[in-house]
Amino acid sequence: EYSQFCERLSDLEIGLELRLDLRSEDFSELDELGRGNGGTVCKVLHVRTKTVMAKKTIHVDANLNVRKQIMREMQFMHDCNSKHIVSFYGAYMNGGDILICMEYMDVGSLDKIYKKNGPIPMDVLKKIAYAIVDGLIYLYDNHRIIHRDLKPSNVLVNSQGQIKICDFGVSGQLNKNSVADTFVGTSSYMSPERILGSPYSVKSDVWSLGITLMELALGRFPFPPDGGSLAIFELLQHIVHEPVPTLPEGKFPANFQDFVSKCVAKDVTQRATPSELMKHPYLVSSLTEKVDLEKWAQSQAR
Ligand SMILES: CC1(C)CNC(=O)c2sc(Nc3ccc(I)cc3F)c(C(=O)N[C@@H]3CCCNC3)c2C1
Repeated sequence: EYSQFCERLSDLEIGLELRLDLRSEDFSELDELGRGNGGTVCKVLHVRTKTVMAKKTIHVDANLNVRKQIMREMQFMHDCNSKHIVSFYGAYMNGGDILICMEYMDVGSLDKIYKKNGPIPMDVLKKIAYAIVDGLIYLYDNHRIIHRDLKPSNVLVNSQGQIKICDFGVSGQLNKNSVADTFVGTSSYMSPERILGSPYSVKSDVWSLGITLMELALGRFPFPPDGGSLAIFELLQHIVHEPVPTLPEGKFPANFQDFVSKCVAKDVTQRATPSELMKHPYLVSSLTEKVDLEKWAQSQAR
């Protein structure tokens, strides 16, 4: 009886130890990975546990109470455990910043990969589509989390060939308080109804998924059709008023074309849910296709 109690206690201690209480001084900086709008990401070593991590800084203009609430909400990420979600190690506050420590994905993001090596091969892209839909279903079904910011730069790859999503909107407070950087930058993955001010729904993520897959297949952002570039305001107008983007006829497999058309349906009622997408022949066929993702990922390395 007593020995069982001691065993249980030591398990609890290990669990708590893994919920590292992170502080800036525990890290040594190895490399800067990216300076995005709204945040920077560094490759760091957590010295005590000898764990390489990616540490993201998000500047939050909010009072202490709101920042404490964000920290409480961030703790839910410890419960996000899926092979298609980047692992979360912990978060801490430093002045007006929130620092998020996560699994280091050593090959990098899909936007960097396609911009360096060209369009993603169709067999690999099918596995990527499966991973993203599986990750979205996991976040929504288990944690009621809508990603809100799905795009190629938020889908990461490591040298084991694993594909995982990150930067999902876990904190309601942070969703409200963070300067929506979606209006910054040159592309927008926002759905038409979202641009018109409707609240996010899981189907907003499906629109972003469709645009993301088209971009990875084409090797360029799919708006405007003629490949020109629009200023952000013109782009948002285009997304709302112009026909949805389409892939050039005959250049892509029919089931991929059909899958993407069910993602970028303007009418939300016509747009598929992530669970419906999982039943689409395009993703069902992904389960039986063998693709050496490890070999592909290692050939894409920085
Ligand atoms: C999505 C967000 C605006 C709202 N809610 C938010 O709660 C979050 S959370 C979160 N990050 C995050 C999420 C999960 C993991 I695992 C690792 C992460 F870094 C982020 C985050 O990074 N956002 C980036 C900031 C730079 C520009 N692109 C969006 C956010 C912010």
